[in-house]
This record gives sequence, structure tokens and C-alpha cells, in this order.
Amino acid sequence: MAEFVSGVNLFTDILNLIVLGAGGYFVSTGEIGMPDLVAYLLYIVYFIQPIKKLTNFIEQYQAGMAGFERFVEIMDIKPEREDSKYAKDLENVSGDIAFKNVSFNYSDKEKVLSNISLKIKSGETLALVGPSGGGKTTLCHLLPHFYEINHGDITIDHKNLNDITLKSLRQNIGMVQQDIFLFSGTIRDNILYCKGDAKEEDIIAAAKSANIHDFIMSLPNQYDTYVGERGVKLSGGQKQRISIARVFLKNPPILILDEATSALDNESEAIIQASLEKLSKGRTTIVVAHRLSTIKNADNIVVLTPKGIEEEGTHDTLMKNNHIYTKLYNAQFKGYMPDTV
Ligand SMILES: Nc1ncnc2c1ncn2[C@@H]1O[C@H](COP(=O)(O)OP(=O)(O)OP(=O)(O)O)[C@@H](O)[C@H]1O
Repeated sequence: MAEFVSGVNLFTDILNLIVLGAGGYFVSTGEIGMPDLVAYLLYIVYFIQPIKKLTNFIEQYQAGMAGFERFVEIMDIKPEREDSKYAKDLENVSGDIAFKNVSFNYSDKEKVLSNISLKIKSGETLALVGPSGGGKTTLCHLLPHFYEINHGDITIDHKNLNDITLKSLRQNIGMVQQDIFLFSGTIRDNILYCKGDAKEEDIIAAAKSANIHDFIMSLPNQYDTYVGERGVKLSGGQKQRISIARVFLKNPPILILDEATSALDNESEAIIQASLEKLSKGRTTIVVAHRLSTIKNADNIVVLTPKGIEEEGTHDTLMKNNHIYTKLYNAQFKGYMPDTV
């Protein structure tokens, strides 16, 4: 299709040149007069240019859809799974979460998570830390049922994920991920994605809570500003804050924050951290933390390594243990590297 579109655009460009060239030639030889030339120009404007606009529209639509499908893949489709006939909607969620002896692997080759058990009480924050590849993101992705586990149970409010309709499950979970997806459209469209019927004042309140409203108002078209290839270019921090506004608007009782590893400048990081703290208030939150400074106040910190859960407790308890967490912490704050993690 893309080849067809660019082929049509090339064709209309050549047609424009031929018509203009021929018009110029016949005017210069005196064979046609000005009225004919005007007719030629009208032909270009009314016939050829609309074809071009249409093909450009198709091109933009395709680019937008490709990105949109990637996003939907994350929140809606992965994997294609039918609800069981006993599945019920998750309603009035309080947000108690439990993983009981959960094992999971992507393929037959190696187990990514083996016999993981943990609990998160309603409204509390659990932080996952540990070396790269330990399975932190994977564990988060099991909660919205992106994958089927091989063994064990995952429950929300004591209801097994298998007995909850996928749609209602995901309506109750908000995610702020490392890879932020904004689709081609306006800033308003992007904030509205999870709640299409939201009122204007709610959109603005969400943007204010995500510390992005003032920036949006500084743009010439404000909330109607286009983002994406043909729109305004946004920094990583600004995109992150728009994705946070989206979750504020959705207002789910359960939150998954997979902290971005990419370097944000200190100012952006502080602003984003402040809005994430506000977002997680009163919600059951799982946070994957790479910067340990952000999770000192978490109710529970789990150290996940390829061996499984190696340590668990509050920041103070884990520092007293003087084991893996202490080494990770000291590596970040005192500048020396751990030798065993
Ligand atoms: N979609 C996937 N398909 C196959 N293997 C995967 C997939 N995603 C992750 N893995 C593998 O699973 C293991 C755990 O990865 P995961 O991303 O969960 O770790 P992590 O602790 O979140 O790492 P990081 O701190 O680098 O984000 C790794 O060996 C990784 O290569």
C-alpha cells in the first residue's frame, strides 16, 4: 500500500509538471490564451491536488494505525485469549493482590520466574528491584494477563485471574511503561485514549496532576496540538507526563510503574517522580525501580534475581540485612559496584 501511495504521489507530481509545462509552451506560442491557462490551473487545483491529499491522508492514517496497533497489542490483545465461561467482571476493586507459587517461561528453554509468591495489600506499594533480566517486567506483565502462567495462581481481591474477564481486569489496571506510546493525533486524543467520554475539565485536571498542563497551554494549539511525525516533537519527559495524565484520567485502583531506564535530566526526573507519587496514592502499586532513591518509602521491596525472590522487606530492614539490596544501594549512592549481583 505504501508503494502504491508513493507511486500515486509521483504520478501526480509528473502530471502537474506536464500540465504546467504544456500550458507554458502553448501560451508562449500563442496557441492558447490566458482563459485556457486559468482552466489548466483550475484542473490542477481541483482534480490533481485532491488525489494527492487523499494519498497523503492514506499514508498518515497507515502510520498512525501501525503505531496504534502496537499500543493496543500491549494493553488489549496480547495474547488473544477467550474469557472462560465462568469469568466474571472485576467490580468494586479494593486491590489485594497475591502471586502464589507462580512459574512462567516464554519458551521451553528456560524458566524466567520460578515458584514466586508475594502479596500486596490494598493501597500499598511493592517495589521490584534486582539485576537486569531477573524477571521484574515479566512479573508485572502477568498481572494484566498478557501471558498464561505455567504454574500457580494470581489473584486480585481473592479472585483468580482466570475467572475475571480480560476487559474488566485491564480496566482496573493502569500502566506507565518504559516505552511510551503516543499515537499520531492531538494531545487531547492521546490523554483520552483510555476514557473517550471524559469531560474537558477532567482532561485538564489529569494533565495538571501529571505536571504537563502548563506546557500544553504554552503550545500554539494547546490541547489540539498534533504529536507524532507531522506534529510537535516532544521530549522523553514530556511524553512520559502525557502517558501519566492518561492514567490519572483512567483512575484505576491498581497501578504498574515500570521505571524508565533511559536518562532523563534531573529536573524532568524530579517532576515525573512527584507526579508518580501523587498517582500511586491510594492505589495498589507495583513499581519496577532502577533508581533505588525512588522506592525508599515503599511498603515492601522484593529483590528478584534469576534465582527467584532473594530478599524481601522495607528499605531499613534490607539495609540491616547487608545482603544484595545493600550492595545495589551502595553501588548507586556510594559509587562502588557490588561483586555478586
Ligand atoms: N517477550 C519475551 N520473549 C522472550 N523472552 C523474554 C521476553 N521478555 C523478556 N524475556 C526474557 O525474560 C528474562 C527476564 O526479562 P525481564 O525483562 O522480565 O527482566 P527485568 O528484570 O525486567 O530486566 P530489566 O531490569 O533489564 O528491565 C530475560 O532473560 C529476557 O531476555
